[in-house]
Amino acid sequence: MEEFDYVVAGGGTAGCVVAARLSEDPDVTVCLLEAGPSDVGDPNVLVLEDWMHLLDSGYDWDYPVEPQENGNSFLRHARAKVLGGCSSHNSCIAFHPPAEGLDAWEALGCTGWGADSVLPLVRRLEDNAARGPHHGTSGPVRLRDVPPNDPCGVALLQAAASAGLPTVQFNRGTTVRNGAGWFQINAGEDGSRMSTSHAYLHPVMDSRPNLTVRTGYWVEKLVLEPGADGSPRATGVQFLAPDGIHHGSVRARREVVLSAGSIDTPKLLLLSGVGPAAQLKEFGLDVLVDSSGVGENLDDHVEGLVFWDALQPMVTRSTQWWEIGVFATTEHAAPDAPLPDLMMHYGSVPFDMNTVRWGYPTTDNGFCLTPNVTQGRSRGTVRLRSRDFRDRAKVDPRYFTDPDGHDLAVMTAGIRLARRIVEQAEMAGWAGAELAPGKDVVTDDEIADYAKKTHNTVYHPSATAKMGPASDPLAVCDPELRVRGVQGLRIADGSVMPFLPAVNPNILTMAIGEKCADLLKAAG
Ligand SMILES: Cc1cc2nc3c(=O)[nH]c(=O)nc-3n(C[C@H](O)[C@H](O)[C@H](O)COP(=O)(O)OP(=O)(O)OC[C@H]3O[C@@H](n4cnc5c(N)ncnc54)[C@H](O)[C@@H]3O)c2cc1C
Repeated sequence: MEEFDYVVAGGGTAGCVVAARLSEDPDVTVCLLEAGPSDVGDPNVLVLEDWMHLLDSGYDWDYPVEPQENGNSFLRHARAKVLGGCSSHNSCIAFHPPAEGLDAWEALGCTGWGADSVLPLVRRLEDNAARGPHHGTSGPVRLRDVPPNDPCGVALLQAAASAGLPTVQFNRGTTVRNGAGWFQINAGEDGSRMSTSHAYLHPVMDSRPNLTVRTGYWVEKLVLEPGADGSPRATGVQFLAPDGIHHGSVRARREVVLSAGSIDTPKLLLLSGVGPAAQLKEFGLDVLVDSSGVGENLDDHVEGLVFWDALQPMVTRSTQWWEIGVFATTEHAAPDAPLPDLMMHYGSVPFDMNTVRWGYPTTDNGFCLTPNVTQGRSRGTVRLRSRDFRDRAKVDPRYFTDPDGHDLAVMTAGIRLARRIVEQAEMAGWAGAELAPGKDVVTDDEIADYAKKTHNTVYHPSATAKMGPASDPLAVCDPELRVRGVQGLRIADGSVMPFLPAVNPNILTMAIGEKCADLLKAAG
């Protein structure tokens, strides 16, 4: 059987970072296994402007959600199936994680994950066109400000300012609680996405004999064997080969890193016998580690929509069509809350995939604001559908189920705020009819009903194998990303977050990859 020092299962956002960083040492061998295809030279993936074509395409695992008690049961979670993972099919909105959120992680017992530890990793990974003490300029991932080329977007920012949300620049060292601005994106000046595969792996894949990147390899389970003290040790992974017929394994001399993302990482743990004992037994799986947090605590940014017909022609080219962000702190947040509780994206495109089925009108020439709840309190689950690795996991985000109704209240405030911005005089030349929810939806109850049936996700599922202190029974990993109860196994992806940052999490997920590589190098 082939043997490497490290085996990385899942060549996604964090997995590519881990593999690239570990293989910087020519004496260390690394094998990265990714179920999807390579993105090398593939314009479908690399041309950022076309990213929306990737939703529901062959590059997407495309997970349905379980029927939602209070939410949109038609929603589907896009998850990339391609080298680079979701960094290869997302919209490349690039946020430094807010310092206050990282410090809250540390306060929960995630030692080494405070702002002082993580923000230097962000500076290490970026080559930011903005200059200043908060920016790195020699990392692999290019970040730059979106140019203000969309006249409707320019008007929208003026309108937001009139509505009390001043124009700001993001990633400048302070957390924006109330303000709006053009995003930073992780993309080259030529419009190519700076996914982790493109930024970290492509430059070294052909020149490092110690780095083996295998695409089309679908990991079925971890290989866990009794270690020296009898407790399980991860010694490799078992996979289905690209021919879809043959099965094989690779061995890890030192450690296995699980980087399959927040849906497939808990699924692979469960299939390998690590998870809540009752669930494993239900599927006839041996219980190697009774770990009650595997697949629990699913956190996401739930997203609503206000959609207008445009009175003038909208732009026909864009960096990625969602170029502006608005942050606000609503009446539902504590007066001294360090983080905004509401964020919205401005899209210069029609976005009707959750409204048409309910009969709302649509247009080819429109724009939208999509409020999301940045610190949602509802928590969902990822569970096995069967013991067959080919069956999709059951993803149940349980949107809008928090007992105090916080998430729905913030969403309702967000829809009202979106309307208030677009009512300002600066948008008079752009805003035609409100297509969804429309002028007849007025009361809190009417807005909430609309939001529950038509909401989307910002596609940020996270925290399903969270790290935390030993005192937390749901903490699957310790703060060094080691899976409790299993030797030689770490997790590096969005599943380890204790909760989501109040911003889009892709850059933070890259930093998780950087941190995992540091921890592995230090462990030797
Ligand atoms: C449509 C979309 C738009 C988004 N836009 C943004 C944005 O603009 N900005 C932002 O900050 N965030 C954005 N996000 C979120 C962000 O991209 C993700 O949170 C982040 O990339 C997740 O990284 P990860 O390493 O946890 O998992 P992933 O990047 O999903 O990596 C997991 C990898 O593991 C592979 N894999 C899974 N199972 C197996 C298996 N059994 N065997 C082998 N390989 C396997 C997958 O194919 C994938 O490549 C977006 C997400 C989506 C889906």
